[in-house]
Amino acid sequence: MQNLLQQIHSPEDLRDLSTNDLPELAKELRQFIINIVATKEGHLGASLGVVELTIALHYTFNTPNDQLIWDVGHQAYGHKILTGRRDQFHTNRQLGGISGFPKREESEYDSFGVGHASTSISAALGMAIASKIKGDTEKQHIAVIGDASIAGGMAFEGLNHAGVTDANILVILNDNAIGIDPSVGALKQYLTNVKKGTQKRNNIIKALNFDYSGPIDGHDFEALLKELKRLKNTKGPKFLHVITTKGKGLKQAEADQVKYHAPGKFDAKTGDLITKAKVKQPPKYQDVFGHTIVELAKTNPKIVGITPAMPTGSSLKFMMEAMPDRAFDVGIAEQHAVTLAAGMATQGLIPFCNIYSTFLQRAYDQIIHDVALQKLPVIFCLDRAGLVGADGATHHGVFDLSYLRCIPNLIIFAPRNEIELRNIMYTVQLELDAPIAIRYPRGIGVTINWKQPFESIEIGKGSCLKEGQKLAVLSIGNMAKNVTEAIENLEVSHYDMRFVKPLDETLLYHIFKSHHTIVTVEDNTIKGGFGSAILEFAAQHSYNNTVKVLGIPDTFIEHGSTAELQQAVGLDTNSLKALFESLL
Ligand SMILES: Cc1ncc(C[n+]2csc(CCOP(=O)(O)OP(=O)(O)O)c2C)c(N)n1
Ligand SMILES: CC(=O)[C@@H](O)[C@H](O)COP(=O)(O)O
Ligand SMILES: [Mg+2]
Repeated sequence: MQNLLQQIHSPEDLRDLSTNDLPELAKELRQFIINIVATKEGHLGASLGVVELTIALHYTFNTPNDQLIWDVGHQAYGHKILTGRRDQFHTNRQLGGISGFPKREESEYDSFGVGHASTSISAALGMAIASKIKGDTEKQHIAVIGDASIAGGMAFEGLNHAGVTDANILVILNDNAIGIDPSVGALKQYLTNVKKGTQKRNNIIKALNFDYSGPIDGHDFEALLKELKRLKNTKGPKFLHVITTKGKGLKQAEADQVKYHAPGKFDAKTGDLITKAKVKQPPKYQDVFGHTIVELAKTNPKIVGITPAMPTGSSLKFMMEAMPDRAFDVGIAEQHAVTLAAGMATQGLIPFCNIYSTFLQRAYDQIIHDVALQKLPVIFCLDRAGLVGADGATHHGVFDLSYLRCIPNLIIFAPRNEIELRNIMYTVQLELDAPIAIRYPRGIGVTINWKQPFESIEIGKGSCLKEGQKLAVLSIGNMAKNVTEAIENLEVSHYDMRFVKPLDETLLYHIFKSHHTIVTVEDNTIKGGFGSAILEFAAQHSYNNTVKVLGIPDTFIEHGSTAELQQAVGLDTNSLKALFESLL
């Protein structure tokens, strides 16, 4: 029976509880999270790990006046439930429901919108400096950041700045020794030594002028409340090191922390994963990348693989297992990943730098200044391009074609299926004199028998999938699937342009001469993307065919299943079919 949790409508109710009630509340909150995530899916382990910390923070601090910022925000389910969203929590990450991440417009308790890592310290410091300027000396600003996220460059930049201010900022390091995959790097080793007590004297956080305390047990209310109370009454930059267990309270989630980061559906009672019936399905694009790079690297010793903290998500883990000396997880460090690849390329290595489309946004200048300007043949594999579904606005990879297309020297390719992904990977490791971005979507593709013998792809060459009349549909990447289905019974031409840059101009001359109307289809923002490239081509060559550009509208797309979101923006098969019919 859930009793205490039902009484909490806001942190004010929580603050009315006696400290003796808090362990029972933690138990109920944990079970509530488990029950809902078991059926609705989402991030599990991180929120389970900070249940006590979440309660202790809202209990001690005067939220929402005191500003609480969760780094990444995938651990904030408890925070959402305690701050008035308990009854909406079953809609978490669903279309029209609450977001899986803190979001300012959703609640006054969500002080800062998040989803990408390593932002919390800078944001909290900004708020703390603002409070100071406004003369509010009592207000507290708290950043809760994980051990993997604190290794991100911006977190260091924030610490470096905070240490020379007298701003009221409290950084809480939630150290569970794991990100999505095990944390990496020298900082991780340092934190392990701190926990073992072998690094007492050379504390790097103290050296940066923080009031450092810890490490303390993040599941022990007594220790948490005592220390948070002290810190609440301490001015200036403070740093509390808290040790927690990711997945705490669910046996399987503690035992397999990687799988239970976001486990999909599971049995809330036993914790066992609910596995789908084994029907043969096409592979996930990420696995095609992961297996193909291993296959290629076996014969090409120059190939190296790089991932910033996503070995499982990108499937680079296969290469890390098979060739640990040639595959690198560099932690949450997208900027470093890109320039590391650039450095390797200068020395004749062939770096495959695999980054989710949305996270590559973090390394924009590195792509321009360190890679493209020097025309270094780095192979960017952009996973999770297009609409990604339930992670929503922070994670959709819908800007890459636009932000990459304007960069000189960069080739941009989008495979329409797994075989094309394999073949382009094969092609570019044979010979490449410029950087290339290969963007592909989240999830499964379309080809069951994907492991076909390699074939080279001619750079800049599109292909005709169907010849029709009057109307030509030009798709890029996996949008070919919906288009193919939509035109099944229509006399419409379909071209898979494959390359957004360079465009296949020979093919375009033919298309513009032989069709009256051209429709472009992409799962990228309409502004500046593939369709814009076709419009530029038309203008440059004074074609006055009707050109209609379909893609993501100029607004942030929220969460929902990918199918629902495609429908919402008119990119699903039925919407496309209706549109094509109206143009015939
Ligand atoms: C810039 C960026 N890169 C990568 C990710 C993907 N990502 C989400 S959570 C996570 C691991 C976070 O680990 P940690 O900070 O230790 O928090 P924990 O999950 O352990 O609570 C990663 C790599 C991201 N959200 N943002
Ligand atoms: C919070 C975060 O950024 C990741 O956990 C992300 O949700 C992973 O996305 P995939 O599920 O597509 O790997
Ligand atoms: Mg962690």
